[in-house]
Amino acid sequence: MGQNLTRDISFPLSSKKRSLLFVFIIVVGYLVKQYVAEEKRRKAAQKASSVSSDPERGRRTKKIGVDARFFAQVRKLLPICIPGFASKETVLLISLAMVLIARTWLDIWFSGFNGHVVKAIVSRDRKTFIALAVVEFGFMMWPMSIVNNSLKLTISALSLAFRSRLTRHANKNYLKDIVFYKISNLDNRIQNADQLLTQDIDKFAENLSHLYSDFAKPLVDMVLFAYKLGEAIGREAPIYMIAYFVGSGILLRALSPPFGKYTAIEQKLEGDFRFTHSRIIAHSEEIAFYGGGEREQIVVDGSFDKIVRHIKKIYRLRFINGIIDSVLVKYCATMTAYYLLARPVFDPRYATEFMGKLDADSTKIMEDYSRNLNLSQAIGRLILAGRDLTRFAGYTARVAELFDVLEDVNNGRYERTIVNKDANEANTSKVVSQNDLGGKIVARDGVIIFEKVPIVTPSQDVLVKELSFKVETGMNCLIFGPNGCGKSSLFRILGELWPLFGGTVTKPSASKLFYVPQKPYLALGTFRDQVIYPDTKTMARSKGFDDSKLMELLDVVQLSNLIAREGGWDVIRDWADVLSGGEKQRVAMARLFYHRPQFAILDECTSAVSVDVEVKYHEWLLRFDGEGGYEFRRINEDDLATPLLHPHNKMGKKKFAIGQDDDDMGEYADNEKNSSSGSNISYE
Ligand SMILES: Nc1ncnc2c1ncn2[C@@H]1O[C@H](COP(=O)(O)OP(=O)(O)OP(=O)(O)O)[C@@H](O)[C@H]1O
Repeated sequence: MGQNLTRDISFPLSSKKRSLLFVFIIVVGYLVKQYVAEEKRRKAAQKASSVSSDPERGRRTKKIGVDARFFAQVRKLLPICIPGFASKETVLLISLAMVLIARTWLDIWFSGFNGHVVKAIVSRDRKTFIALAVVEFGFMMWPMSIVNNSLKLTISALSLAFRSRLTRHANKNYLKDIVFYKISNLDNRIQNADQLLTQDIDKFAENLSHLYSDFAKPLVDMVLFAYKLGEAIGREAPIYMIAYFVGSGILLRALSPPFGKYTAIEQKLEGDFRFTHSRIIAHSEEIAFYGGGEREQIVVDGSFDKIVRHIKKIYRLRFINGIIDSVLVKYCATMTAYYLLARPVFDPRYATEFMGKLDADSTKIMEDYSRNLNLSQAIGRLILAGRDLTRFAGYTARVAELFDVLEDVNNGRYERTIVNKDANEANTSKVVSQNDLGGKIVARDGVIIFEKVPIVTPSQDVLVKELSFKVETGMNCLIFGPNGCGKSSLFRILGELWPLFGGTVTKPSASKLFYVPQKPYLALGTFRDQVIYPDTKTMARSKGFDDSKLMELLDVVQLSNLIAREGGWDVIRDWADVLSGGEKQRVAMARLFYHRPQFAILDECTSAVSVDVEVKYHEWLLRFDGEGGYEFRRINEDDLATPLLHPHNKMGKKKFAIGQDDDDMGEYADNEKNSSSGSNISYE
């Protein structure tokens, strides 16, 4: 009988089946052809973009996939997610492993249980059926339900724990010193750091937590099922299954499009889209005045269209890829499983103690059958998890790049693409490291000295070859020159925002210099927080500034009415919206008086205040000609007569580096009083 059946499973093909097989081969051939065409299109598009006007042209497009680079990135990120053995994450991982084992144990129980239920039905044994289907199942549904939901809970908790670790680590490094400034102004490897710090880290953490269970569960299943199954259908049968899956896994990987890279591109496009919206929020008033809604819609829709086009392409590829995946992993695997299970039954040479014997227990056959299917499902899941790994590689590449750039910038290493003026030439990538920085900073109180300092922009444009001047406390100095000549750049070098490429800068420590910009920054928080920024309330108190002392500062800048108007010192508002341009600048002045620095750098900081500059308060002049030349000297009577230095001339932007002494505040107050009677004040 066995011999006859052996012949039965040699699957002789009828002509109808042969035609079906023929159609199947044609369909598979068509799908593979589609793949190849898509790949060709992708490569052609990549080639075209390398000579386009894209500022990123020429940047090395790094391959993103499950390769050595990916594993190196994961090795770097994992210690941040799991900082040590004695951590919350380890406890969660161990709990997850335990829940997964419990789940596999329940699966094994269930496959055996199912066999018993079927046997009870087939043998019309009502008593056993009730005992199983009502009593035993009624009891076991509780652990099954609890284990399933514990699995979900532990994975979510793990994802949140990873996210917290990564986010806190990134926030710390991003907001350390002025890394956040350097990342967007000096280094240009990362665009939209906000997207990376929020969305990408979240996605990476979520995928990582799932990946663990996606791999661990099938592995546990495989070990347990393969062992039990080996007993039933022969030791080599599970090995055949595993060999089949390894083979199909390798084939799948070779056929699969670069989904890792597509995921990284998708995230970048999402970041660009988000940026178009943040800009509208940040500049809503200006856009509204210009009536620029429709124009902005073109930009926003354009950015969104790019996402849609990209996602559609991914869906198309996933569809084709999914068909090949299911055929190879799911259905062919099931066929292999059927064959291996049937083999001992149909061919006595493979009969085991449980299967193949004529008197074998049918419940046992049922149990082993489900186990075999479970094994094939487990290995199938493992291969599909391997495919998800390519998507995970996309998130890993983005998060790893963020952390690399944060580390580099913290170590004083910047990388920047220098746009080639010739549109046909690729842009070059320039790396600036600490070794390129020949400049020296010397800390000394009461003086600012520039000795042969070149003013170089982050794009490596030299604005002034060598600048030398000296300003001491109390020596008010006006900096003057055409737009774009490098006045603000000088302040950026003084404030250590930009690197010092040469010469020596002697200056007090950063906390003794205070920069007052044209558009003052207003922080989230109370009105008090605005005046004492970046100090906290406790720090202000320790410096002797209680609310009445702060009120004195507001009196000086004529803002004391604001406290009553806005409802007190502790009201939290979006101050950037609530205050007028002039009020914001007055707040910035109050902030300056609160900090009492040795030097104040005033960058057209009173342009919106209803008073004007009086040059006579400045004795010194640093004047740039806009072509790399400059002069530094005392202001004379003739200068005051020139139209350029006339207080009402707004053509050349004017900035002041002034030494502040204790009387300055009183002087400001006096001048403010004067301003109401029509005369000018010392600050612009
Ligand atoms: N982050 C940056 N990266 C590259 N180049 C920059 C950067 N910031 C400024 N520059 C360039 O440096 C040059 C000098 O800019 P800077 O802001 O110092 O001008 P400025 O003299 O203060 O002009 P204005 O009077 O218009 O304010 C400009 O050509 C500008 O394009």
